[in-house]
Amino acid sequence: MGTPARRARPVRVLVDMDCVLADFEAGLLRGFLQRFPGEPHVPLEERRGFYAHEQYRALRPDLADKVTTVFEAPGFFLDLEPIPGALEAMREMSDMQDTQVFICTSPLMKYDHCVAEKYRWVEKHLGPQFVERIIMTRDKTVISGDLLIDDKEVIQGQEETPSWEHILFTCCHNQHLALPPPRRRLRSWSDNWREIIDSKRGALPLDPDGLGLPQQ
Ligand SMILES: O=c1ccn([C@@H]2O[C@H](COP(=O)(O)O)[C@@H](O)[C@H]2O)c(=O)[nH]1
Ligand SMILES: [Mg+2]
Repeated sequence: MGTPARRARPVRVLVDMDCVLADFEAGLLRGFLQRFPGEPHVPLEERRGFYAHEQYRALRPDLADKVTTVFEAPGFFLDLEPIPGALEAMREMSDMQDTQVFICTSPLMKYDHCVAEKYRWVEKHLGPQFVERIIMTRDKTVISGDLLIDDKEVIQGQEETPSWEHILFTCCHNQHLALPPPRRRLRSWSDNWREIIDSKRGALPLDPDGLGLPQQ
């Protein structure tokens, strides 16, 4: 009898919500134009930098508070449109063998509406099985995973060496950035997310309690 074959542990993928699953930027601009018609705004193709309110502040100082009232308002997070292809990708990913999918999202500090609405958004668009997969944290570095798909260009926190590789999801505010190698991008949900997940399979240590694959 030979040594029993061992199975590698699943790849764990953490998927951000705002600008990756839910179209925060389009919702913010739509809400701003509705609420403050006639005020100057930042078209999506001119967005630069993660925090929209900082760019609005640079446009005119009082606009920072105005744009903030838009994403703090009730209904803002619940009414966001899904990013094209995101829901289909999440369903396919969670059905993939040896793959664990979690939604990893940061709540606003003013969390009154945001937290419950993020849960409701996931239930509405992805169903209750994905609600079980929500991780809400202000510090993603302490969450363990192999991949974090996220539109924020720099993700920092208490853990200096997070376990995941950050895949930058392209969004209007980060599309102009040149990533230093070996950093990787996912340009949209039509891009090669399956290959990125597969690239992590060979690199995984074997599960120490791995079940022997059935002997031939
Ligand atoms: O201008 C902005 C844009 C976004 N936010 C908030 O930041 C987090 C982003 O969450 P991720 O999980 O990193 O996508 C979210 O709470 C946004 O509402 C902001 O405060 N200002
Ligand atoms: Mg995001």
